Amino acid sequence: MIDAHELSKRYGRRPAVEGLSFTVAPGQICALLGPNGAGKTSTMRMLVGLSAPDAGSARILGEPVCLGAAVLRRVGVLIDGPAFVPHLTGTANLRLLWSATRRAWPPPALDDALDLAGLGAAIDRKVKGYSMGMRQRLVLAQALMRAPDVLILDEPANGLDPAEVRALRDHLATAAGQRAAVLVSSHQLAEVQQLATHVVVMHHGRLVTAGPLADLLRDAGAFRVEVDDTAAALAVLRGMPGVTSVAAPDPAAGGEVVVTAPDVQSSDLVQALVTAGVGVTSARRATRSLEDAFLAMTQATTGGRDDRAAH
Ligand SMILES: Nc1ncnc2c1ncn2[C@@H]1O[C@H](COP(=O)(O)OP(=O)(O)OP(=O)(O)O)[C@@H](O)[C@H]1O
Repeated sequence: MIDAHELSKRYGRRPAVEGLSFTVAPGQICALLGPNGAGKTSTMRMLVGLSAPDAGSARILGEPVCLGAAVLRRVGVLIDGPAFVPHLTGTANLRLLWSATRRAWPPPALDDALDLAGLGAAIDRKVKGYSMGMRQRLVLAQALMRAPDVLILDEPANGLDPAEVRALRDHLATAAGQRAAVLVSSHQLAEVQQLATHVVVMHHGRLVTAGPLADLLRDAGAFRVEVDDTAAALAVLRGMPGVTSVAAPDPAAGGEVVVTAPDVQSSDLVQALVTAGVGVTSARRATRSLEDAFLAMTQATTGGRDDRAAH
């Protein structure tokens, strides 16, 4: 379990995080989202004891977090990337980082982590010759090799190619399947939509929303209904109490109407249509993309692109 409670952080007079609370339970993959400068990295740094909150508290697996806290041995962390020693090999760097845990080499999930890193023979070459993507994969290997109960990863897909992104997604899903609590920040919303079970959206350091991804994607009160006669369906639904709008997005393609009716059950819509002689193939809740949901939430509260300028 990851527990952020009323976390606040200022840099000078400027607040970076303000009263932020959320939890990530075992088995959840939670995406921490927000525009540039929203406070995601600052939040993650507080969650793993790399910086002390000005107010509020962070707990991991029920234990309070501070720099060097024993519970952090159970956390795989990717924030800013560790400083690799360039003239040492990939393996030697992993051993060096592992030695800080004072546990015997090899770490429990070394083979899986190396599989994901996919560095092959390059793992025994000096890190100074690694490409950016290779370094990122080594960073991931160090976070994952300890078979952590908690993963906190700041933009882990940076510098990875599509196959590597997919391998990372599979690996995180496996970790969550084994009851790890996973917190991942990202700007890749299409990727997040495939990966996350939950989302925390922040903006200007504050919480905008937190909850299951499916709830965020549900377009409140909207249904998509497939019918055999669009014109007749529009006429029936327009006359129905509780229906606030009806549209046929693409009449040429035929078949589908989008109905907004927050207080009406889909079964009532179907019954009204069928009673009027309109054939109904399916009726389902409308969803929107994570990108649409994210932009609607963050642009509604933004004062423009000041975050980017300030960053
Ligand atoms: N060490 C620091 N000193 C001063 N200001 C900082 C420091 N770290 C972050 N900030 C400021 O705090 C705010 C939040 O930054 P943070 O890096 O947490 O945001 P972020 O959401 O991770 O952004 P990005 O998506 O660009 O990585 C920004 O205004 C940033 O400029």
